[in-house]
Amino acid sequence: MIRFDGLHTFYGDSHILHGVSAEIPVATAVGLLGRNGMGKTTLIRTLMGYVRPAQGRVQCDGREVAGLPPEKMARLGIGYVPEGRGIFPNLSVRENLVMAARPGIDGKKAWTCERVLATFPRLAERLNNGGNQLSGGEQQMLSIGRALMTNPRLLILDEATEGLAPLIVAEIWRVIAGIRTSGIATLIVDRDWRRVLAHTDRALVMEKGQIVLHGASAALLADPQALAERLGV
Ligand SMILES: Nc1ncnc2c1ncn2[C@@H]1O[C@H](COP(=O)(O)OP(=O)(O)OP(=O)(O)O)[C@@H](O)[C@H]1O
Repeated sequence: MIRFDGLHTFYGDSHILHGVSAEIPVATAVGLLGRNGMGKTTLIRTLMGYVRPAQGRVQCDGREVAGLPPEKMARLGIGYVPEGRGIFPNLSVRENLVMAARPGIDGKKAWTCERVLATFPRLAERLNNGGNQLSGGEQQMLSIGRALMTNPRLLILDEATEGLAPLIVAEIWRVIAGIRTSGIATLIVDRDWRRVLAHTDRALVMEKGQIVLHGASAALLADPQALAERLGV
């Protein structure tokens, strides 16, 4: 569905991505692993059009999309849950969800407000609360809910469980598993590499702006030694 090839991205003079290539096939869950500062978020920001690559290609369904702005990428069916959440603090839970609503690229509205609330019962209890009145976990759920309301074909989750209590973390992984079985492709960044591998089909490991290891998640999980070296665990 999305393929990127030879991506080089800079922040000013800092060369961050050094020729990154990979693909996310339709309905496939892909994990993106790597220590802090290795370029995972920069890769996502490059794919989403927040940063323009200096070199390289991004293709969506075979069409060149590198450099398209984030709203155009969203229209192609890519939902993004950024690190740090990105909800509207002054709008209620309901307003946050309704504002994001959009049919999918196939014209269908598989994800509705009702379905998001059934998925996250905690949000149903907070429907009229402002975004700024939610706990960190609820804000994260709302952020995922907003992305689902766009009926994406690919959902990108960057550190969706960071800083949350274990019970909430477990709840979010349960939802991620449900999203996977519903046929939405995912690109998942999370510090918990075991859970990332357990919830994905394939995984990419980044080091210093390059993909240094990739393979089937089950195979990486079965032989964690190579991974441990790359991740420093
Ligand atoms: N806006 C920016 N301007 C300049 N340098 C940046 C900017 N954002 C990130 N960097 C640098 O780019 C490198 C890659 O950062 P990035 O956030 O992509 O890494 P990451 O693998 O996602 O790590 P983390 O888990 O810490 O977010 C780091 O050295 C970081 O300091």
